[in-house]
Amino acid sequence: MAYLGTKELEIILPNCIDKYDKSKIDNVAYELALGDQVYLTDSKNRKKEILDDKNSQVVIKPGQFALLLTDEVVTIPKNILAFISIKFSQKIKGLINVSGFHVDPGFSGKIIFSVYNAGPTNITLDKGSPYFMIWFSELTSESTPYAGKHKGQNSISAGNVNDLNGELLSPSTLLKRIKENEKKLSAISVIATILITLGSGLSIKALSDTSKFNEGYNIGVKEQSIKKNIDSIFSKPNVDSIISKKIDVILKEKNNEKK
Ligand SMILES: O=c1ccn([C@H]2C[C@H](O)[C@@H](COP(=O)(O)OP(=O)(O)OP(=O)(O)O)O2)c(=O)[nH]1
Repeated sequence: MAYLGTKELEIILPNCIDKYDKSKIDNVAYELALGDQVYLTDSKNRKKEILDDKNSQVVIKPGQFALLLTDEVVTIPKNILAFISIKFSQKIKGLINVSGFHVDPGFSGKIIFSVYNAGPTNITLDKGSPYFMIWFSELTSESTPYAGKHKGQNSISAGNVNDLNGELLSPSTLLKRIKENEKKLSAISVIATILITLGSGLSIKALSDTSKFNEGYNIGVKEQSIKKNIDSIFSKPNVDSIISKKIDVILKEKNNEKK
């Protein structure tokens, strides 16, 4: 098994790449471009995006997963095994090729790359730009041609999209949620501080009111007992009777004196 060099690539690739362009041979690799279909896991409507002249860019946010379809249909001869990868210029930003790295002998179709943005910033890709590479390696003998489920693939299927359904919590989404919760917590702690301050103020007032009440109550009780004593002194029946008796005695004496 030997990797094909530039000369061999120029010979076999016109039959292997539908939109063959000699200028896309990069040393011993051939550059593949981003086609017209992508699927982003943070897509709101859970549908793939169609790229065209008006909508020709895709933005993969940090922590997001995406499916990218190549522009070219690749047809691999039975005596060739091909290897695929993402170009270093995108890898250096943090774009990782999660999917497989080979194309089987006898495969024909567009390649779907499943990628993950492990970098700290958005990665923007343009339709038609070369982000992928493919190398060709000659086998020592012909292989049984590939006849699996990806044979003839030329789009991102509903099945591909469904396989990726479900909330993907990227590190940036988690960080956002943590920050939101921190904000909520600090608002709650401000409210709690205000309530505690108000509560303790009210408690202090209630305590002082209680002691004033007790003081007032005691004064009232004392006043009442003094009043009762005075009343009891002045309401004693013997005081009146003694006084009236004295008055009677004095009047009688006065009358006797007159007689
Ligand atoms: O990232 C990749 C890797 C592979 N392929 C294509 C080329 C390859 O020849 C074919 C099958 O690859 P593989 O055998 O790894 O996939 P599978 O899901 O196991 O398919 P199958 O059950 O048909 O073997 O899919 C892609 O489109 N993208």
